[in-house]
Amino acid sequence: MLEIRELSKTFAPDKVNKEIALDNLSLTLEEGEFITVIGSNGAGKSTLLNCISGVHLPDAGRIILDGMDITFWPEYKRSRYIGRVFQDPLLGTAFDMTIEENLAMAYAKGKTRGLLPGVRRNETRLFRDKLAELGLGLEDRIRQKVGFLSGGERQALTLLMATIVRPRLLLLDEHTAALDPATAQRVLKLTRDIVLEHQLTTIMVTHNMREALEYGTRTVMMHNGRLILDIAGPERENMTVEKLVSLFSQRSGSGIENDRMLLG
Ligand SMILES: Nc1ncnc2c1ncn2[C@@H]1O[C@H](COP(=O)(O)OP(=O)(O)OP(=O)(O)O)[C@@H](O)[C@H]1O
Repeated sequence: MLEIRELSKTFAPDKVNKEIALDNLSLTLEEGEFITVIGSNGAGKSTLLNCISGVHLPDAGRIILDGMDITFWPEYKRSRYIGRVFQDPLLGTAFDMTIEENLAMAYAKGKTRGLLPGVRRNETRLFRDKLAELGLGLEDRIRQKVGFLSGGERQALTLLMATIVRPRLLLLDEHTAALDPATAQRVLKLTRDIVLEHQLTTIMVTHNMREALEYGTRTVMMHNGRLILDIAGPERENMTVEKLVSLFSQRSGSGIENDRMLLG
């Protein structure tokens, strides 16, 4: 359902400090696959998600979603099919609008209903039910401005907003990295529940090797803009963090400089 063919992206190509962020990277996702992506600092993980969502255009290669060549589509057009949650809880929601208004905006995605839709009465019930499923009590705070929510509450809300209209593809870019460990675990479990409930095809970038193996159905590892490991099935089930560290060193030809991959 998602096919990334020989994707390349270099930043500042004419400068001495040019950065090859993606180097001829190919990756295919089947419907319903939940991939976790791990890699060293600057490996190109965010650039990959940015090219898929349309924040950056690649220099070469193709991105095919559901048979549509979206490589050069503008970001707003892709957002009808792609939901995204960022690392920063301040992104993804409008802090000066209420929870309900934020959800109405997300729910209106892809529908022609004006820029700032009001909330319809039958939608309030739906939003309350959906919020109740998060188990954070947000259904009782539906008229409160999002700016008053904690980081974890905002990430849970952003996750709900990204999935309230079922996306064809869900992109999660270290969406729990800025949260305290207990809240991060809670949001990760919510993520798993939502992905399973809607059978969403998902790419989750994480800096944490244990999480990369614990969540999802397949794990890929990136280094210098390339994929250096791609595991699923029994190979992944039998994988440990220690083995993953050793495979990273073997395949990348370097040790792990990024402590976050081991800690966290
Ligand atoms: N907008 C940009 N302008 C210039 N260089 C960029 C830009 N975005 C990313 N890069 C560079 O491209 C390379 C890949 O960056 P990217 O953010 O994709 O890596 P990452 O794997 O997400 O890293 P991290 O885990 O450290 O966030 C890095 O060398 C980075 O400095």
